[in-house]
Amino acid sequence: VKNLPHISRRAPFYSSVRFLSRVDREYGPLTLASLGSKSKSETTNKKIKNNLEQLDAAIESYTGSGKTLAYLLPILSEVGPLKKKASSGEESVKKMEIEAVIVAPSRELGMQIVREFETLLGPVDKKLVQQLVGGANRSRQEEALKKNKPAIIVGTPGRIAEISASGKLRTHGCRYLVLDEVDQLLSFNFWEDMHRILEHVGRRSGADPRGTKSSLARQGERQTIMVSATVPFSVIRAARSWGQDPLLVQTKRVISLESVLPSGPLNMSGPASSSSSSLNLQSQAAVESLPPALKHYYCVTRLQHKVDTLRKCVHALDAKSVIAFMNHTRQLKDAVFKLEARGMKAEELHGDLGKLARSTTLKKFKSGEVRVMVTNELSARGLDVAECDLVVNLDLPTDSIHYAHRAGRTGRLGRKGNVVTICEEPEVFVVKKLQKQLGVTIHACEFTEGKLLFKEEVRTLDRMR
Ligand SMILES: Nc1ncnc2c1ncn2[C@@H]1O[C@H](COP(=O)(O)OP(=O)(O)OP(=O)(O)O)[C@@H](O)[C@H]1O
Repeated sequence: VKNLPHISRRAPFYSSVRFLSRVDREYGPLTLASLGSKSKSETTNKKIKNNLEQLDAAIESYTGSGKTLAYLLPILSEVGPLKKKASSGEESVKKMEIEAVIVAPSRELGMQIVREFETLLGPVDKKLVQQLVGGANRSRQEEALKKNKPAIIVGTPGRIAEISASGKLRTHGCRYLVLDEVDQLLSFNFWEDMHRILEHVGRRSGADPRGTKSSLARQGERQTIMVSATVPFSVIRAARSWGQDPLLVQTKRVISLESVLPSGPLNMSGPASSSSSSLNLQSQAAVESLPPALKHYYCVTRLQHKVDTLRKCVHALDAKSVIAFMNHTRQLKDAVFKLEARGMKAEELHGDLGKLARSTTLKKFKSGEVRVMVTNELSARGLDVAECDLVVNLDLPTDSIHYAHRAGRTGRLGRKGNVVTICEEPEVFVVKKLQKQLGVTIHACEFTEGKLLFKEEVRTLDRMR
């Protein structure tokens, strides 16, 4: 970290990742007890002390708190040029081709992670990382794999599984498997590809029941790290089945999954179920998933006035960089057209666009050339645009988890941010429900005379007139 000046020790999630990281060895290993866990079982503490670097973990911390670096730094400290000489003599073991596989649900997120790696590695070592994202030329990716022999690959489930199935990706000796936005990766769409990845990347650490492992055997093991701002029960269940004594690592505490969850039957034969109990636990997963500095509002309007309300909202809050979410692709174009017609620079971003259009829009948005990016769920996960100061829900998100990920595109890394949900009168009860599930206050507001006014203020104004 001393050699990485742009990395701050004060970032919200930094403190709790120390235990996973050899980079921070100087602090010494942390234990469950020192992290304030309720579970202080002697055995678990001992295990944690002894196996810091080998533990499987689900990392859950609110959006924009720095979860990417939380897994990226420890991995680089083991496989990249930051690697410290191991004192155990295991250096002599043959270097494996691919040592870390990072899976992300969208091409945009995959590329963003690659860029973070490249920034840390610098121009000389950046070939240590290769992206295997969908939408890009597959044979070129395969050639690069052969030529560059990367130590780390970052990709989307479909492309990784595809190249793996063709025999051109050898990951059996892989030591780290990271599932970023794990709850989304467990969704039905990705299940087949994820199944292949989980089967073919390294060997899961739970595979050796005897617990006595030679250094060679240990090399063949895989540490599975699952990451999301929302870790619902489906993930907890999966984590328990994939890993050995997996931990749930949160900003302020570390919990052994085994000790805090009821042991139910494991269902690894299919995708995450959506039974009613899972749904309840899903809404629990949304609590504490949002950065505390975010401000939340909702504004009631008619369907045909939504885009105009969005425009008023952008002006009232003097927002410079806005992400507006809608649920249906075909309506995005219309919203963009209306905003542009009123002189507000806007563009659409969704999966139906070609890869070039997608990256051009994103580039323009990041550079500030586009003020409002109208998009769908594609941009809700992981997208990191520091300047984004306003998120607007032009359509209601499907549930509190979706709300959390959308809202989390603003207010990143301790910055200020506003989230405004523009809805129709009959939808207000959904907003109230979201408010309860998320544990935040969503204030009723209106945009009057270029200002955001709380509903009560509007009433007072009306009475005075
Ligand atoms: N310790 C740090 N010092 C400086 N910058 C940091 C630090 N940790 C994270 N960042 C920066 O903060 C931003 C947010 O981090 P990141 O994208 O990892 O958040 P996240 O927790 O994964 O969010 P999400 O849940 O939305 O994916 C990134 O631009 C990242 O580079």
